[in-house]
Amino acid sequence: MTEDTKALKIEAARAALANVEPGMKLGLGTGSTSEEFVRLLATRVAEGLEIVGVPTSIRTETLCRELGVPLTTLDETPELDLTVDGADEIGPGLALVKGGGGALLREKIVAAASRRMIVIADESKLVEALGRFPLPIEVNAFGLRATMLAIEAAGRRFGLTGEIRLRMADGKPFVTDGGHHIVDASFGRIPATRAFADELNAIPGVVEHGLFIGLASLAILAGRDGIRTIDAQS
Ligand SMILES: O=C[C@H](O)[C@H](O)[C@H](O)COP(=O)(O)O
Repeated sequence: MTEDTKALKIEAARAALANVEPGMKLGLGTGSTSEEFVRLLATRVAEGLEIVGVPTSIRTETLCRELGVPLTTLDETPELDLTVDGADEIGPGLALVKGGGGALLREKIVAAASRRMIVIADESKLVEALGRFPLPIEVNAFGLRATMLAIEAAGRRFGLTGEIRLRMADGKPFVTDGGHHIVDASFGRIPATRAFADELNAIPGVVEHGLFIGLASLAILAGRDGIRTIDAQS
């Protein structure tokens, strides 16, 4: 990541912080952009802002503990006011691709439990159609090959082809916080996003996928010309 990109992520995170009010219950996303948000939030907490957060990954939880951001769990606090999270792609209607960092399952559960989700990113994440970024799909380890074949077949029914690859880390299959694996599907442009999301959900070995549809209400994008916001309704 260049210094410029990092600076843009910080600007997007700073703009999102303006939406945080005292007493809020927050969902805290995962990834390099969310990390900037957590860092800025921690500064406000140190100054006296009272909030409580639900982290979407062990990585975010660890950072929050290091920085002194008060945490709760979704079991203790099942209804949240606002989730702030990054994305790998932001498409029309604020449909997102997420999961590049492997946190998509907890991220989706937390976003769905929130009244609002604000997605923060540098402007390079904005796309005309989702699919340039390989779609992360979280799968159960049991029957992995059969699930990958079923994903491939689902893709074909939608005219989507391309490599479907098991994500690796240190020579072994990557393991999510939930104990599952991730398959990255390089389908390219995904036109019927909602229908394809339903198709993936119908595969038994698919735990969750990285298509986030109808969850984000606002995008805050930072670019060289400043901050741009996109409302899901617009
Ligand atoms: O699993 C990871 C998350 O979905 C991230 O929000 C996404 O990958 C974007 O991460 P970053 O802000 O590092 O680009």
